[in-house]
This record gives sequence, C-alpha cells and structure tokens, in this order.
Amino acid sequence: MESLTNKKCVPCSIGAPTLEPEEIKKYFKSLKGGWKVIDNKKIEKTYKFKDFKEALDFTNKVGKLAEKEGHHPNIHLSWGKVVIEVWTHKIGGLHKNDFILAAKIDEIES
Ligand SMILES: C[C@H](O)[C@H](O)[C@H]1CNC2=NC(N)=NC(=O)C2=N1
Repeated sequence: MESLTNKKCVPCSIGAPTLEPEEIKKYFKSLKGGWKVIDNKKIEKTYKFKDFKEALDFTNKVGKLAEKEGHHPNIHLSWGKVVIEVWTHKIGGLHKNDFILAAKIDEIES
C-alpha cells in the first residue's frame, strides 16, 4: 500500500461508513510504532518530551498540520508529554483520514 503520508485527508460526510476491523488492521500496519487502537473506534499515541516547552512546540505543530489537513486530533498536553487521540467525530469512528493524519503527525520533527 502507498504511504499514508503521501495522501491528503478528504472531507467525509455524515453517514459515511466507519472502517471495518480488517481495514483498521491494514492501515494500522502502515503506522509507525506506539499507536494503539481503542475499541476499533479511535487510535491513540503518547509522545514524550524533555519539558513542557518541547511538548507545547510539538502541540502547535500538530495543530498547524490539522488545520492544513482539515482533520483534527484530540490533543492532551502536559509537562513532557502529549497524548494524541484520533477518530472521525462526524461518523463516531475510524476513517482513512484518521490514519493519514496519524502518519503525518509521526513525520513531525519535534
Ligand atoms: C467542518 C469541518 O471540516 C468538519 O467538522 C471536520 C473538522 N475536523 C474533523 N476532525 C475529526 N477528527 N473529525 C471530524 O469529524 C472533523 N470534521
């Protein structure tokens, strides 16, 4: 499968189907390590940093990426740590967009 980082998030409409478990497995395999699938409804990863400022810088870069992609994670910022959760709120589950965004977050140089 072509790298997810070469793809762009596309607007998805209400009522679009969520990914089936087999599809989730397929896209999950192409992500870097550290991601977890939660109840086949969302994906989550914890990033560690040396202090609050580095965690905040990373958070801001994720925010900029999300705005560019038009697809947004939940971001939990604390001292030395950022927890990223990704799912498609509009459909209440996972969409290919979530894996594209996750792959691009992993490309961010902290
Ligand atoms: C209008 C706007 O494009 C939509 O609400 C987008 C924004 N970013 C989004 N991000 C995520 N994760 N899920 C959505 O359903 C979603 N919808």
